[in-house]
Amino acid sequence: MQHAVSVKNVSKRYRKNNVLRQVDLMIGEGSVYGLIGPSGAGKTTLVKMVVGMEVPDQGEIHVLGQSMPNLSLMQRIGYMAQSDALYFELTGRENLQFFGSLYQLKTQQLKERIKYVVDLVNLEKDLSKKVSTYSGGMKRRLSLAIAFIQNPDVLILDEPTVGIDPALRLSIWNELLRLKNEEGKTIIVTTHVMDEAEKCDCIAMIREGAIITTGSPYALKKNYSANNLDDVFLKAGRM
Ligand SMILES: Nc1ncnc2c1ncn2[C@@H]1O[C@H](COP(=O)(O)OP(=O)(O)OP(=O)(O)O)[C@@H](O)[C@H]1O
Repeated sequence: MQHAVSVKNVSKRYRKNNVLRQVDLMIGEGSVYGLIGPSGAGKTTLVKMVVGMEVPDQGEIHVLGQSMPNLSLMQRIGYMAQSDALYFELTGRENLQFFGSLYQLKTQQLKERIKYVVDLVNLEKDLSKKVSTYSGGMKRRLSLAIAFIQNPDVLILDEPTVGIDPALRLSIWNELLRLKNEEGKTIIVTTHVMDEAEKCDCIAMIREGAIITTGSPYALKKNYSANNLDDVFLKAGRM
């Protein structure tokens, strides 16, 4: 399997705070990779570096064979941040048109992509409303739609389903798995939700900026003689 993302010996400090310590990750093309860890563990900092929004103090990151940060990869990486970066005075549709226009999509293509992403996050009936009138969950759904707009090869989603109801959460996960299986997309997801972590091909558990263990959910539970991933986290953290 080719590696879509490689993180080698990456460290990051903010003042005296060692936020990431010698992180190594290899993420296979066409896989769903979960980053799991408590609040403040360093997950967002790590994904921002993979996207190219932050630069490591030490180490190297490659995405699709190219060193990051790299502007020319923008088209191929979709990113959903934890905090919504939306234009509140524009409607949902205008936001999608604006972000879509940043990529080299032809008019018809953009129209088709908007239809697809709106369907994915179930926002059709609210598209003409200003984002300032959206609920928190609706903003999350619009942010998720924007991450998909240019049909990227690598999707990086920072807690994508927070504030989204269980039925839609399930259908989003089904679509993520379809994108992986049928279109070979690589998907990196940060989550606190262990049943979402179970859907990943591989997960890395992060605590205080360090990876404490990695593997498939099945292998991790087996190796740590654990009933669930919470239990794996506790056991791996003790070693
Ligand atoms: N720009 C910054 N300046 C200073 N400290 C920062 C900055 N960004 C993050 N940090 C610190 O880095 C640490 C890791 O934060 P990060 O957001 O990466 O964690 P996280 O695992 O994503 O947490 P959560 O699950 O709550 O989002 C925290 O202690 C945070 O306060």
